[in-house]
Amino acid sequence: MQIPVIVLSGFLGSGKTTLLLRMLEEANQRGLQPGILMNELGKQDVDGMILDGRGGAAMEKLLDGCVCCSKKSELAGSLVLLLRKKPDVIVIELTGVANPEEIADALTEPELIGSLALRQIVTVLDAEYVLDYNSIFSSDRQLVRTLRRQIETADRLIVNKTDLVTPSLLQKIEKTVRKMNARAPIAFTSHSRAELAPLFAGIKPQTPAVPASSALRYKPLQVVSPSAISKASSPHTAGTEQLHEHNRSYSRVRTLTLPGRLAESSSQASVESFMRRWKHQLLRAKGYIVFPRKQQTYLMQYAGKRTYWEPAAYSGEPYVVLIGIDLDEAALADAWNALV
Ligand SMILES: Nc1nc2c(ncn2[C@@H]2O[C@H](COP(=O)(O)OP(=O)(O)OP(=O)(O)O)[C@@H](O)[C@H]2O)c(=O)[nH]1
Repeated sequence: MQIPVIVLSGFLGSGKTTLLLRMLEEANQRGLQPGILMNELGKQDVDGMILDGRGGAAMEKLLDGCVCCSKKSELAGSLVLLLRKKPDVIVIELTGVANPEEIADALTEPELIGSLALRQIVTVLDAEYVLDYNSIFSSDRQLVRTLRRQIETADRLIVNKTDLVTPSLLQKIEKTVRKMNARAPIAFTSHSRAELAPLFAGIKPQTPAVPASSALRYKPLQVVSPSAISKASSPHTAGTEQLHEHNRSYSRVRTLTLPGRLAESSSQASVESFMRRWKHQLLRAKGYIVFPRKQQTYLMQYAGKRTYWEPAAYSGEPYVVLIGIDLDEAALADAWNALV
């Protein structure tokens, strides 16, 4: 029996976790028991906490690295653990800098190939920034290439955050994305409100999942067969050279974890001003922040140069994870310490 796997890819902050939450609701309505594999670049697991608070899905977490590179060897083990929990479908949420084709490759490892069938790679795009990636990251060719591969290898594309852009920009995005991927259906969404039925169609509770051969009907890009693994030219296979290049690109993406309990004098405005000040280095920031005067913990998310706040029930030690390319960690920590 092969369990279908849905891979969620997309740049940092594009709306993957928001989509995952919707997928959990959909799975719940269909009586399906989902298994989630979360991969986060930071040591702290903000997305996992958000999910923990919203549903009882079986979950495995791979923190502090990307399953494409430093955590690749742990991916199979985590999936095996997840399989023991007998999910009807597995959703893997990748880090924003992961190349999904590497996951397709990893699913073909001997301990997994008979148990899992790649069903779809879904890539979520941030409508506000997707056309700017080439210029924003011009100094990091490998990151630009990874972001391009996220689009090219997707079976389904979701252009999210449409509420933040004009209809004419959406047309431009569609034209550009179509040149990179002519096959995947494109959905335009706000807050990842996508039609999810096609993702779950045919998946039944406790019944044999779609075998690899018919899964191909859903996904134009195929699970790599063992014989294809050796062919570096396969679209889903990363040859040693490609992997090496990706590793180099990943190594420039850094995370920094800082305390989230702020000083009396600090406010949401001071945090937002910190984010503005460091916007050229920061790709993303998230974490739990406590303002002593408010006696309330907030989930803070900085994505696409915007800062979002919402009250949170988190009761652990507050912290913030900063993610960026070539972070000046000492300078950032110093500046943050002024708020703590
Ligand atoms: N305005 C707006 N905000 C959105 C939309 N979708 C998601 N967000 C917000 O954007 C932030 C990032 O969304 P996530 O779903 O966490 O993004 P992600 O891709 O999982 O982020 P990473 O885990 O860092 O890769 C959150 O604060 C969301 O509430 C949208 O369509 N419009």
